[in-house]
Amino acid sequence: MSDPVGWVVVHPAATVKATPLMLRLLPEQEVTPPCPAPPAGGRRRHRRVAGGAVEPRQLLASLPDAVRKLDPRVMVRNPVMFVVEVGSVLTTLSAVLSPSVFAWLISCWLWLTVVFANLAEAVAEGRGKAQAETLRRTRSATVARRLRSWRVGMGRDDWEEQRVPAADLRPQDFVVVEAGETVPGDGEVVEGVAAVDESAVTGESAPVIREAGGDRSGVTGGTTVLSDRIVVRITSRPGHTFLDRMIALVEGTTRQKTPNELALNILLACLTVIFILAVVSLQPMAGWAGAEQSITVLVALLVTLIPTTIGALLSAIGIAGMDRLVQRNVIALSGRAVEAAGDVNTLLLDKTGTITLGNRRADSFVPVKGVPRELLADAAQLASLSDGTPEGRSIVELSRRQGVHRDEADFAHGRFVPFSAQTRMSGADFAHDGEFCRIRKGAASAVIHWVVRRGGEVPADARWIADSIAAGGGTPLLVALEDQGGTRILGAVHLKDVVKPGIAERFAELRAMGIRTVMVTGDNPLTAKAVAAEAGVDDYLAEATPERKLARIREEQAGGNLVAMTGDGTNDAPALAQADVGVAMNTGTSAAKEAGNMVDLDSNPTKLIEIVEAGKRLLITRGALTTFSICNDVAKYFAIVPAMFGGAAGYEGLGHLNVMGLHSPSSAIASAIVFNALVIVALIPLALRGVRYAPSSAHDLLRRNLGIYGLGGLVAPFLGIKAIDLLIQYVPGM
Ligand SMILES: Nc1ncnc2c1ncn2[C@@H]1O[C@H](COP(=O)(O)OP(=O)(O)OP(=O)(O)O)[C@@H](O)[C@H]1O
Ligand SMILES: [K+]
Ligand SMILES: [Mg+2]
Repeated sequence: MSDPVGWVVVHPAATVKATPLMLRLLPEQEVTPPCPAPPAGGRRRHRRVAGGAVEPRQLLASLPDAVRKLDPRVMVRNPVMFVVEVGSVLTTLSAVLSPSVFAWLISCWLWLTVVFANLAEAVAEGRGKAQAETLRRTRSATVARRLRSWRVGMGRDDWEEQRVPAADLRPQDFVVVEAGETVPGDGEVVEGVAAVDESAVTGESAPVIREAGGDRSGVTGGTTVLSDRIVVRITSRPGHTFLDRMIALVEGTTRQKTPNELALNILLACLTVIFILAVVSLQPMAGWAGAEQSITVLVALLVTLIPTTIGALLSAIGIAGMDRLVQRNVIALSGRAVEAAGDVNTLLLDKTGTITLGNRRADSFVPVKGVPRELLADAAQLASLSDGTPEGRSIVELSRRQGVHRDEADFAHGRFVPFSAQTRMSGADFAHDGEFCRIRKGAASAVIHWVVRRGGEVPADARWIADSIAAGGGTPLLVALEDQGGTRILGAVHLKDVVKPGIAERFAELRAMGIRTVMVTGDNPLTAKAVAAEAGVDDYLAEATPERKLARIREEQAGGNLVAMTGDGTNDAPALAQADVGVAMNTGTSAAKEAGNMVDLDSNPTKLIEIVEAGKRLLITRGALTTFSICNDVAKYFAIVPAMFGGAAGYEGLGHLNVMGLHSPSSAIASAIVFNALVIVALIPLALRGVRYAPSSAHDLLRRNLGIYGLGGLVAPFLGIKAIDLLIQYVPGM
């Protein structure tokens, strides 16, 4: 056995095995960046029709669904429209009992009002249905190759393979997937590396690399393996896969009202109750004046006064908000997160895999003075033989290229020390001539601490080497050896990663939106500083363990900030769960994807720009249409009450207020009801498309909205009702 440096152990009975796959070299593998340069306008998905315009065909197609929603058990969830439905029943009964053109006209239009409201929701939901269909087909029966009693590092012949339907897979099952096969469920690659076509889920046709050990280990059921062979540990329960959740989401079946929406609903319900009381108490007064009103007139008056416009459109606005994100390839798992996104002012991002491509690879070995490069390469390789992380594999690869060849036979009676984000080190302990040897590699501060604690010394140039690698934006891993000769640092491995292209410009855009960006990384402060400068973030936090990432978010939140976090690693999961908006990269680990409340299928860290815009658009649209609705109803009161009571004895004064010169009391009331119904249909496109958001101060936005939607809401009824009245007066009996 070749032993260039004289300390290596050769023992036959290996307790730590490196599998052929783990050791397999990945010679200069072309890795498709998970995030190509994010183009300014965002990409269009082939799978999606661009949102926005509502075609009349869509309205017609959703009509049956709208009628189905008339079921009172469904309607009762929307108090305002439920009152209208009850009113429709009352006026219909009254029209049956004492028929008149007026009574039938009113009851028909009241029913139409309810149907139009349902139509808004049905159209919003209908847009997701086609997409859900495509996803369902993707999910269709796949046969899984399940491995029985399998462990990482087993030889290929040591397990039994069974073919089972994908639907039978349970968490913790292991399955093997080879080139050309469909991944049967969501999970984590535990062995191997493969190119995966995720277009079925993401709509993006460029293949992506999925590999064991690192932060790119997550795979999604329904995607296709294009090359090689991977072993996947299943993480999802049957019926709860990512595809299942996506289907439920685009269909709107799991959508829950957000707290904001609930609050608005309560406000609308209160307004409705107030108007019911007002209208009911009107009757005795009217009776006293000898102008007793029919049930039809009272119901009609009530419906024009209660906030039907926003009541009808509220749910469609919420669905459309989620849908807008789906169109941008973001799967929002909670509506609350979408709303929170509209107010986010701090964005935390992790570095590796989010700001950088995450394909951190060993570039060179830099030994300290007096240590031969081969010794460093040899030690680094031995410490990495069983290190399944991309960093570990790339070290094995680099040292092989430099002529160091160890295999499992060289590594006996040993214990592999896996990498963890807490220790920021990995390595191996093994026996050598009856004596113990340890090798560690890892973050400079962690390795130096380890060496000092074990009584070793740190050569002066070790720190210097680490710092100069870090200052250039690289990640230094110091390698230390402990044997008979003591504990000492041999040198450093220079890991290189690349900042995703185009990211600095996008961060500048975030700054313009008033959002501060903070990079949080497990890496050392010098590397963090260099990468932070290159990426153009406002602030950074280095040497962050999962706990410190979490603590940083809590601090920001305690300071009154609404925080978004984007990350991909298992070490990001706690922070993703704590953030108000937690966006997991689709390339990331399943822990990250479980923890966040959004998944970005494009794994583009600057997607937050679009997420924030979508959130703001949702909030602004809801605000604008609420303003419009309430102003509208107030105006209707002044438009029709004079016309209604102008004829009553003693109320002639009111007749003078009939400034609009409406034809007759009944045509005034009918016109108001028709107008009230048509406004809903007219606003469906706006509710779905959303009110455009242009970056500006909250004050400007408010003024603009009050100007357009408040004033518009006040004026529209006068024009609309007058126009309708001009037509309706020709209806006989008006
Ligand atoms: N396989 C490994 N063996 C030993 N040390 C490693 C290994 N991988 C990473 N390290 C060291 O541990 C540090 C922390 O890693 P961690 O994954 O927590 O953060 P990171 O990936 O550098 O940054 P981020 O949190 O932005 O993803 C790294 O900066 C590196 O110095
Ligand atoms: K109304
Ligand atoms: Mg990481």
